[in-house]
Amino acid sequence: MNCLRQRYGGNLIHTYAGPNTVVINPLSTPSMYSEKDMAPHIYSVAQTAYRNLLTTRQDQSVVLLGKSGSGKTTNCQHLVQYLVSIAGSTGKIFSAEKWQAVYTILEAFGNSSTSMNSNASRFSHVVSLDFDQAGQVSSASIQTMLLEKLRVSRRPDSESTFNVFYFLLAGADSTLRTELHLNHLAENSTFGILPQTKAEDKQRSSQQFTKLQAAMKVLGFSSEEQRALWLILGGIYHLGAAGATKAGRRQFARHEWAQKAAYLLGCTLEELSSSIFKQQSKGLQHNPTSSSVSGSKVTALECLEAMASGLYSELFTLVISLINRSLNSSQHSLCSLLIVDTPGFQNPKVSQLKRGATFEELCHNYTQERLQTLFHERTFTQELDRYKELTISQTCLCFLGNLLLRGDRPHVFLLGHSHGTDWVEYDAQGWLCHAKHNPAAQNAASLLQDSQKKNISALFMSRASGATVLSGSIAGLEGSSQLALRRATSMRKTFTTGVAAVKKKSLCIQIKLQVDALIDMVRRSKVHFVHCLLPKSEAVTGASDPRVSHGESPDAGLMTLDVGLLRAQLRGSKLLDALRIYRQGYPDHMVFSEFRRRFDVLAPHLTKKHGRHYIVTDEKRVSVQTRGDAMFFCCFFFS
Ligand SMILES: Nc1ncnc2c1ncn2[C@@H]1O[C@H](COP(=O)(O)OP(=O)(O)OP(=O)(O)O)[C@@H](O)[C@H]1O
Repeated sequence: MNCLRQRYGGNLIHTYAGPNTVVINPLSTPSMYSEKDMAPHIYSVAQTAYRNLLTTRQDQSVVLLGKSGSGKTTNCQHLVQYLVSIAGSTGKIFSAEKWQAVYTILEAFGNSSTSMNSNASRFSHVVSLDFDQAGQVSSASIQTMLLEKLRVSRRPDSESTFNVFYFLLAGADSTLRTELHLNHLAENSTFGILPQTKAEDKQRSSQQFTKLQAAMKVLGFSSEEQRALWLILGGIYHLGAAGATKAGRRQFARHEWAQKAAYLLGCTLEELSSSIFKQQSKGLQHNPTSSSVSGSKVTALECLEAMASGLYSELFTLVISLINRSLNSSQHSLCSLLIVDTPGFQNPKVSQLKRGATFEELCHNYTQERLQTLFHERTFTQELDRYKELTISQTCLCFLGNLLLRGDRPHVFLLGHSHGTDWVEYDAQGWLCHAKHNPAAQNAASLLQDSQKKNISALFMSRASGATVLSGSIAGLEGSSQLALRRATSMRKTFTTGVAAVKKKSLCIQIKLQVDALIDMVRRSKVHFVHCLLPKSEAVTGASDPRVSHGESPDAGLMTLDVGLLRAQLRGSKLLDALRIYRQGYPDHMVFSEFRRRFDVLAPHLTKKHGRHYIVTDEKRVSVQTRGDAMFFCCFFFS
């Protein structure tokens, strides 16, 4: 704690904790990203992973852990930028400008303002960089999952929808405005998508819209493709303005707005209305098991929300596909480096809110928990097993599991995340209804494929094969390179085996499978963990303007650190236990075959002498003689 406080006070936000790296959000814009070889630094994490990749030819991953607003996405961007700049790319197909453009687009379509972070990621993503024999990036792609698509129509009070809606409403020029029928905006929106009121917010959003258009150009989105995206966003906006009846027959509340939505999406009002309210999946009309059975219980508003989230999910998948089109190449690659960034731990209490946490927040917390479990597996379980083999004495480490408590009100329960250091109160009211399968969400895809607007239908027809999206949840599986195909196959396998094959339609199983697929992908690689920490809760509540308080004087950060909050995060991450265990054994080690591969060039006569005895099939049974020679290698190497 003392070490972290001292360093933070001295503007040193990075600290090593054994093989792991800790980064405390500086809440300012430090000028430490101009140098290339600072340690400890986020760049040195990238350097280590890259060096390991080159020397072992094994896949590497960097996993970022921490609370919402602690700086995961910012560090992820620094990692990618650094790797691309040091490794270079085959034929110079990747540039820093391209990656900047990727993040501009991802932040527009996948981020929004929440109670914990004014620009919070609302989806999980993996950046996959594939490297060739020479260590250059030969292909790249992004896989996304767990998009919080319902946010487009419903979210907690005081939170906003996806950034891109505000950018479009503020930044569209007069031609686009007329085309999207945005000259007269609705006074009400069932989805709460309303233009910003403050002039400075509007100006910022308008600038962001220009930046977004420029980014799309950099990544080769054609003007027709961009137009298709704006039409769908416009359609969703007008659906919100149309609203739905509260009682009686399920239908639109304001038909004139629904008419505009239908026009923008390229269908008739009747087609739109039946896709939303009829409660039958298109193409399944004759199927007696179609979900119309539960239709009577579903409200018109739920149907409308399902359509809006279905449309947004399709749109998001398309955007990822277009991004990957400009990053992918079929050049031969040997191994990959994955960078995993997911929304951080959410707890409304940290932002001093009275409401309980939502189902979507539970999903993000679940993903963080699973990544933390991976950290434990790698840091404790595997290490302790190794220590046992080496007969190194260990102090017993006891871990608490997650704790679940029933709340004092109906529908409320408490979960003690991060080993009981972060208690989150969940309000489960309406969750069952929300988890119900609604055919309107599925109909969104067919509505776009059958659109009369050629630019929309062309884009979605070519993606109808399902090659780019898995069960409507994991996007970005395209790519013809061997490594891209391997990734896609591994993810598909998760969705088609065991209970997955049977219960694929259940929302909760879907979420679990997406996280399973993410963890499976990472598990095969050597993982490097970066723990991002929040320095104080005002950073998320916005009670003060934290961005100016740190760095003014060397002591300013030291004074303003919230020690209790930092201590809870350290305890929750088990970093101190990890350090203790790290000190008990041999922290840096390599298996014999790897050792030999790297160093036998120093003593080729030994390789000759032992011949095939040097091919070790069981690492634990390396002969005494061979071990002796290994010692010889060591002496030779270090002398
Ligand atoms: N190393 C850093 N340098 C400068 N600013 C930072 C750094 N880390 C975080 N920040 C600032 O902190 C804020 C939150 O960071 P970021 O969005 O990366 O958090 P996050 O952990 O990804 O949050 P979420 O999980 O909600 O997506 C941003 O405004 C960002 O500019």
